[in-house]
Amino acid sequence: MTYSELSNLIFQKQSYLCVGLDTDPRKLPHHLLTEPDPVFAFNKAIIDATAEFTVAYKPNIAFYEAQGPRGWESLKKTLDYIPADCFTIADAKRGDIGNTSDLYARTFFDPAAAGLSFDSVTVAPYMGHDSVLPFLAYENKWVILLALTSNPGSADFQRQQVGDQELFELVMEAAHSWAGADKLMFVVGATQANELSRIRELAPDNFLLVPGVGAQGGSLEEVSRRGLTAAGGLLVNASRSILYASSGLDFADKARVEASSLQKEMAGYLDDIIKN
Ligand SMILES: O=C(O)c1cc(=O)[nH]c(=O)n1[C@@H]1O[C@H](COP(=O)(O)O)[C@@H](O)[C@H]1O
Repeated sequence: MTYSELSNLIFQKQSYLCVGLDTDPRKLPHHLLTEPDPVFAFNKAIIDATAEFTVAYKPNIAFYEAQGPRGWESLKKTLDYIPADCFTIADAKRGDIGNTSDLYARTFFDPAAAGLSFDSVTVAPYMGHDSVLPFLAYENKWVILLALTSNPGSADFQRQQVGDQELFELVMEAAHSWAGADKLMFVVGATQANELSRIRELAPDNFLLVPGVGAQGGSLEEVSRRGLTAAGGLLVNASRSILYASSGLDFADKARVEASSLQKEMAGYLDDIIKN
């Protein structure tokens, strides 16, 4: 999916919601446990319930890898089931020496390798340019680089002063020489909304993947007011608050209500962008 396709999708669907498919087998509703593939059955129901309100899906790979070969099978079926008009993110947070990154990139981008063809993958930047470039070698694929993450530990390194900048700012500045906004997004936690105006100065055109609304307490309003651009420019992720809105027979209905309520709020902020 290209930059303008993603931007158009956001204004068409009036949504920049990304649903995080962090599907924990221990949290599945009991009635799904007799399904041949309970994780896929759950994801399928969640996708059916939320696709109308959603522009992106982000399976967090940890939840699938932890299940061994069964997990990879559930992941592949889930990816194949995501509607073609939704952007897909492999939240894998990879990055290693060049030849190893090359294989990670093949895993998530080249269907001839592991049967997966995501639109994008999350990448950790701390091994530097040669650890990121192999992911950028694929046409029509995106790198989503960790910049300022949502967790308390983000202060340990990302907020440290390096010369006259904080480390995450250095990362963002360097990354601009690796790829343009047509292939490169940054992760900024919703819990870091105070920093979003500064981040927008560093990355005026890049899409930002913003996780941390819902269970982590980030404010959709603050993120939207500071992060939205004329192209949309945001993908705001919610995982647990949607997936586990109910643990009963009505889990998909409750997920739909959560996704719909986030989308309605987003439509209001997008409207303000169009009017201004
Ligand atoms: O890269 C991410 O998606 C990510 C970055 C970050 O800074 N914080 C963060 O929570 N995430 C991911 O976003 C999801 C958040 O899930 P919830 O807190 O349940 O909405 C998880 O899959 C996290 O791994």
